[in-house]
Amino acid sequence: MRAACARRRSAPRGGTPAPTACRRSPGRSARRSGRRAAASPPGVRARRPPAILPHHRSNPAGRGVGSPARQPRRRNASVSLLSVEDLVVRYGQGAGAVQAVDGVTFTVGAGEAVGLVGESGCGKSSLGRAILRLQPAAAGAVRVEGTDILSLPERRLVPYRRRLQMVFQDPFGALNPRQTLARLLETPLRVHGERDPLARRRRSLEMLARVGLPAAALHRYPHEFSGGQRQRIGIARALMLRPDLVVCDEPVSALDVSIQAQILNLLVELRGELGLACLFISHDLSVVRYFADRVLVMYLGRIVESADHATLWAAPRHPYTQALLAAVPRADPARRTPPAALRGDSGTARPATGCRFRPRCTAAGPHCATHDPALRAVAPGHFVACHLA
Ligand SMILES: Nc1ncnc2c1ncn2[C@@H]1O[C@H](COP(=O)(O)OP(=O)(O)OP(=O)(O)O)[C@@H](O)[C@H]1O
Repeated sequence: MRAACARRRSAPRGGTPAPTACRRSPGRSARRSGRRAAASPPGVRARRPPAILPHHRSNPAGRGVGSPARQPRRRNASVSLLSVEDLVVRYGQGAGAVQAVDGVTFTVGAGEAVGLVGESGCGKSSLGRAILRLQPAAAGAVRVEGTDILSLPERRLVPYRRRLQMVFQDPFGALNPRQTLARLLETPLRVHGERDPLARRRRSLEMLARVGLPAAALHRYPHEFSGGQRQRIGIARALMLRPDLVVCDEPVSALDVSIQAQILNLLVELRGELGLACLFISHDLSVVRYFADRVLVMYLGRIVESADHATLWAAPRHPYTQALLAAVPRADPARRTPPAALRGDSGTARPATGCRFRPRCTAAGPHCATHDPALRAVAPGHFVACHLA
């Protein structure tokens, strides 16, 4: 690590801080080569190309939210689907306040899968929830095709609620145990204006089939299903309204490895079929690597590195990302030593000045103690918040 950081010190520093434009970048060949090298979770199939037009957008004749033939949305190609700007989420007040998200900025394009990684407590869930207005933001903006949904009154928020959905880590906690699947799946359709019960039923059967559950499941309750099946129900529910973007908050963390692979494969397939954009939150780099086109690395409430997934794995520039990658276990029979552990933990050491990763960084210098590094471009599409990068 020390040697790697010393090499970084001699790297050119230039570049302007450009925290917003974290778009998919280098060439396809780079992505392909990274993909070949990727260590997918066991049982996970190879990535498929995403961005296939969803059927409802190709048929302009239909009416109603639940109809498979809903009116297509007009998109402004120059505006990102989702644009998060200087978002701040704070818990509590005064000296005891926790700034869980501390001025985060990024974009997600239509149909793009963005991974958000970081260790426990760095603010991933708070960020995901604030984007969906499930958690109030203290400052910043969340724009959906240019409209700041944080400033909208509840009434005007309704169409955006339909377009942004969430898949939770604990599907059981997110499903009302007193409701049958029919009710769980069809209520959002009714709330969002689908008056025809037959259309609602058609859609729920269609979604059940799509996530691999039988039609008879409609009349059963969440507790009658296994963990993996419940996550399928959570996914079906999130997709009932045909959203444009789904925030998946650790959707496979609570599942055992073989079920993880099934759910990941399902998410990849659905994303490809429906052209969904995804913000995929996870602390597991191998999962994010498999799923995401672009990866944001979060540390103590800030994005500290952002790049397309091949670049991030091949040439991570932030010492935190390097440490995270070094800590990923690899199935290598020749390797006898355990993966390198990152020293300390994020909760114990948040310095008042300078770089927030400094107490855990083996290469931190005097400048790191006094100056908080901004996210800046180190290569096209690659942004790093480190003085040494
Ligand atoms: N409701 C709350 N009240 C007070 N503090 C909170 C609350 N929710 C989260 N926090 C704090 O905010 C910080 C970020 O929490 P958050 O759950 O967003 O992190 P995370 O990266 O998603 O963690 P994990 O991966 O463990 O879910 C943590 O320090 C946490 O203790």
